[in-house]
Amino acid sequence: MIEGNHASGAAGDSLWQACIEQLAQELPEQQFNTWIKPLAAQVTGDFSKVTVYVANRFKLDWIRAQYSNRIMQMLENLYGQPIQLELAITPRENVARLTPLQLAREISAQSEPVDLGEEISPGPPKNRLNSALTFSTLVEGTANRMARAAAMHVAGSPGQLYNPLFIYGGVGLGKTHLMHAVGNRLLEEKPGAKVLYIHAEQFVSDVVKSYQRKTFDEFKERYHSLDLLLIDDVQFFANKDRTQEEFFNAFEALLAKKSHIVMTSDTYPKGLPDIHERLVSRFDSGLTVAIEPPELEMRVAILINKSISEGTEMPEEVAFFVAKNVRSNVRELEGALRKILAYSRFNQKEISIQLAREALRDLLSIQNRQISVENIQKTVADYYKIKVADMYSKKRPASIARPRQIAMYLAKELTQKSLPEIGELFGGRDHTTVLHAVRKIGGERQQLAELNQQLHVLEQTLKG
Ligand SMILES: Nc1ncnc2c1ncn2[C@@H]1O[C@H](COP(=O)(O)OP(=O)(O)OP(=O)(O)O)[C@@H](O)[C@H]1O
Repeated sequence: MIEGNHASGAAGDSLWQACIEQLAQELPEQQFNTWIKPLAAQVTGDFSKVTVYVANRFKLDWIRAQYSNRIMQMLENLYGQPIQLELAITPRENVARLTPLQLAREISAQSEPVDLGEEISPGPPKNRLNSALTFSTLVEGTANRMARAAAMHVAGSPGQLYNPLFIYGGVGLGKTHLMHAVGNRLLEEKPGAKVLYIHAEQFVSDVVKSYQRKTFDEFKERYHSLDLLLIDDVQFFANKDRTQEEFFNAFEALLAKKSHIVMTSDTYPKGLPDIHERLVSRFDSGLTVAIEPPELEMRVAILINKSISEGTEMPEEVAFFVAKNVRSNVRELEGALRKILAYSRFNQKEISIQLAREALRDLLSIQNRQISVENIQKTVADYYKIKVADMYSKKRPASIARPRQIAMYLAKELTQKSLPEIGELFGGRDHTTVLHAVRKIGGERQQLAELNQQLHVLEQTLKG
């Protein structure tokens, strides 16, 4: 069967994934999620032809008109040879049935289409766990230490402390991974436990279907009998009243019987818009922990671990180069790694910094265009080992004032911001302060080789 975002064979898979990752960088998120993410592909053994499967005729026409040239260009760039691209309709179409008003309302509030084709079968549900997402494949760092420790505790002693466990953080930081790890660990220790991982959107879809088919008893039986419910991205419950009510009921039933609930979201409970107060206070009643973006060393460790698990060792200097340039989240880091591996395989070249630079050129050039003052402040603060907060503070010791002036100079040099705008971003300073810094550092740069060298390193780091 063809599945979303997968291609046949490991090498075909890498090629297609690399292409998808590249599109994810290029396109606005909404566009990518709507049109590209659901695509599946099959690549012939000799890579001469890629068949992309699309759900229906309408989508097929749209993909052909809007994206097929770009997809083909990317595949050819990645593979280094001409590729024939074919678009086809997915053989077994998952088409939603006609929907009553209630269904339409719930769905119209969705930011992405609900997959109505998939369904939890009545009786004991499939647990939907991905067995590859375990604690042992999750790299630990300061960014996720607390969330990981809490999750391990829950997996070891469910129904006791930290119930519910609410994990929040930005996209691609490992929240879903951590939830699967809890489920997998619990099942290792108690194979008979009833565990379910579900994305909040699928829960919405289940509520809607139960409503439509009048099968609420089965719905309750399914959810209320679990030992561990892992529910991802609960921010999707926003504005869905009926779903929130059903989730509230499930929540109360599960807690009453000491079953455990683990939830994730993109923000902390009180920051969730359009979720009923009583639910928000339930979310916050156990333990709420954040996952932060991974720090440099953690990013390096993730790259090295993942490359080993892909059967190729990435030299440490290359991992540092990539980790320095791909900072936002682990998903992007994985995307960068896939591109490098695919590029090295297709071109039959060893992995080196030069190769990584070539493989990631699109991504790096996007970043070049987007150097922000915040990024400059963070990079300069890291480099001179001061706190980022010192960039905005009123402190005057030279050990702080000088890096701050350097950051102002780089902000003027590398961004389009005006002097007053830069002053504002440095704790509301006057534009004359910024001008003074720009002139001073610019002048000294001509005289002092050491400063010039430091600025050069900073510029290279910022530009990738
Ligand atoms: N610390 C880590 N060690 C190893 N892999 C990680 C780590 N954190 C995240 N990943 C990997 O990064 C990818 C994205 O992680 P995941 O899907 O769990 O993110 P998420 O926080 O749930 O994002 P979203 O909110 O977009 O769903 C996954 O492939 C996951 O395995």
